[in-house]
Amino acid sequence: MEFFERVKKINPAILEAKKDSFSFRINHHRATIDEVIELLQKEGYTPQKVDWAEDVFTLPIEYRKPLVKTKTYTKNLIYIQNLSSIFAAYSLDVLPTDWVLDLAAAPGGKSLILSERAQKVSAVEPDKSRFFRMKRNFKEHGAKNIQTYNKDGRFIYKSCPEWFDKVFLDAPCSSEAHIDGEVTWWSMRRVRRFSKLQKELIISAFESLKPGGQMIYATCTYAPEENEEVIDFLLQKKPNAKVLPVEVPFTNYQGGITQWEDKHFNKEVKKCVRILPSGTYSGFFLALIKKK
Ligand SMILES: C[S@@+](CC[C@H](N)C(=O)[O-])C[C@H]1O[C@@H](n2cnc3c(N)ncnc32)[C@H](O)[C@@H]1O
Repeated sequence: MEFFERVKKINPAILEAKKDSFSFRINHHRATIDEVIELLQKEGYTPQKVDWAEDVFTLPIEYRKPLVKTKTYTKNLIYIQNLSSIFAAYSLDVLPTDWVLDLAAAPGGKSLILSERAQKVSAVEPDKSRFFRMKRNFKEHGAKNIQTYNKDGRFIYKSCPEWFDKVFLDAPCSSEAHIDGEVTWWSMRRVRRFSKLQKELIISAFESLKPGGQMIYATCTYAPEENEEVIDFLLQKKPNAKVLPVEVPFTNYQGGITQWEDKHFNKEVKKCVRILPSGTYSGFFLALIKKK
């Protein structure tokens, strides 16, 4: 099958990965780290802290079902989220005075992280039902500094040019990292359709960013057409865009690739990070971009 052949070419280890644990982070809008850990210990859990963040923990996968029945979870004191997603959001250096745009935001997991660090967050989501689910999510988790917009991210830059200190674009993608076993919905046509949308979104994200600001482009897919090719497109269109290196505190990742089939990308894309699935980490791609 074409999908597996393509992924093997990027890195054969991707197809051998096994998920053995899951992760969650503390919801700082509702509780402190100590309060949550004490409560969880009383409820019979001993979560392991990850070594790159004070407020991110893992548990073996079999604890996921019982954990969602605990008070800690039902009172929204924690947020279950994949380590790769958390790492991507933590890679944006958000300051307490920052106004952050989350351009493709539902269900809102990354906006919640950004809202704990920024002065305010503007979260954009065009899909009506996902938009209302996201609003509920923000309310339940006590985030009061997020404004929500039921809009198409491709056009946001027109009403908000150079408004935001930081931008996060967790782009809609072909979600190859979530293909588990049988491939039913993958096609090259779908990959190309997302690539086109992502190119429009990354331009909108970049245009919305203040000069001197930084943004993250991320996907949960492996396809170079949706990753390196999108970054290469931005570099071609916007000479004031620069890819910055990301410090990665774990080993299951590789830099961006500069050649795919007959395409050659700008060498700068080597600074992008493709997280390889392993243990608690799902497959993910991220690029940190600065606007000069
Ligand atoms: C990968 S998900 C975002 C996940 C989210 N950042 C989180 O951490 O919870 C991508 C989102 O982009 C939305 N989307 C699709 N087309 C879009 C567009 N044109 N503009 C903005 N968002 C779009 C999808 O509906 C989906 O909710």
